[in-house]
Amino acid sequence: MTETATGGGQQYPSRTTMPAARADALLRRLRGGLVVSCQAPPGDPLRAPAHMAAVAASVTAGAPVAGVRVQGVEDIRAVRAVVDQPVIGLWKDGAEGVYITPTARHARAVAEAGAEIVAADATSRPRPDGRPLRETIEAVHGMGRLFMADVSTLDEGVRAAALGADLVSTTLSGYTPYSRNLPGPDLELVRELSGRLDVPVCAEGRVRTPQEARAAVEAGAWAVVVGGAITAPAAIASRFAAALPREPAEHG
Ligand SMILES: CC(=O)N[C@H](C=O)[C@@H](O)[C@H](O)[C@H](O)COP(=O)(O)O
Repeated sequence: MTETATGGGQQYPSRTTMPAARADALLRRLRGGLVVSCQAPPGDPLRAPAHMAAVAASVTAGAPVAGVRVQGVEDIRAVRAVVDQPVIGLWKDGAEGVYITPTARHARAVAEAGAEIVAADATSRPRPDGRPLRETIEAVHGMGRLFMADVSTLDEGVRAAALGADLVSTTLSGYTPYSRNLPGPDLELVRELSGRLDVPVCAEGRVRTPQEARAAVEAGAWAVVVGGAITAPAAIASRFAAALPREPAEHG
């Protein structure tokens, strides 16, 4: 890619079969913007494709949102049908170890469902099928999509970019046993990654206020991904309830 979205015409080793002009336009659409992660945890009454599509449609209609991040093949299909913005898709399988789009098979299904960008765990932990991360990246690129590497440390981000990741996100900082475990976003990791890599770096994980989102961009983030602070009503209500002095009264 010449004159890339990352500026300076820097080269990076992406082998995506997405045409370069399209890849560049896609990344530019995200630049400086807010990506809203529309996900509901298992057991939550909002966990249904129609509900997530309504949440994604609501945030994109009512706010200048640059993109959405969506979990699960059915949710991706439902959201893709109602949203014009780029969709970053993933498939969470399990809840331990590598569970975000853990194999090339998961990645292909996410791409097929309509996500332009496929996000996957790019940590150095063993993957459930024992196959290398490179295989997942190649699968995504072979389907004409961009690959977002969810990492927890600087080294993992550097490795993912060298393998051809198109974006790197701080998603998993605090979620691996060896990464920093902060109450808020890992702005230091955003700073380190964006100082080191030629590909866009997204700030993701525990961004709870507009001020933190702004600080992430000032630390070098290309885009900021916010989930729970916008799309998890139970978590938002809990924060308010916890700040109030009394237990709720009994009904009746
Ligand atoms: C660790 C993990 O599985 N993160 C997931 C990745 O897709 C989502 O559960 C998060 O909601 C997302 O990263 C946004 O983060 P936050 O909800 O903190 O703004």
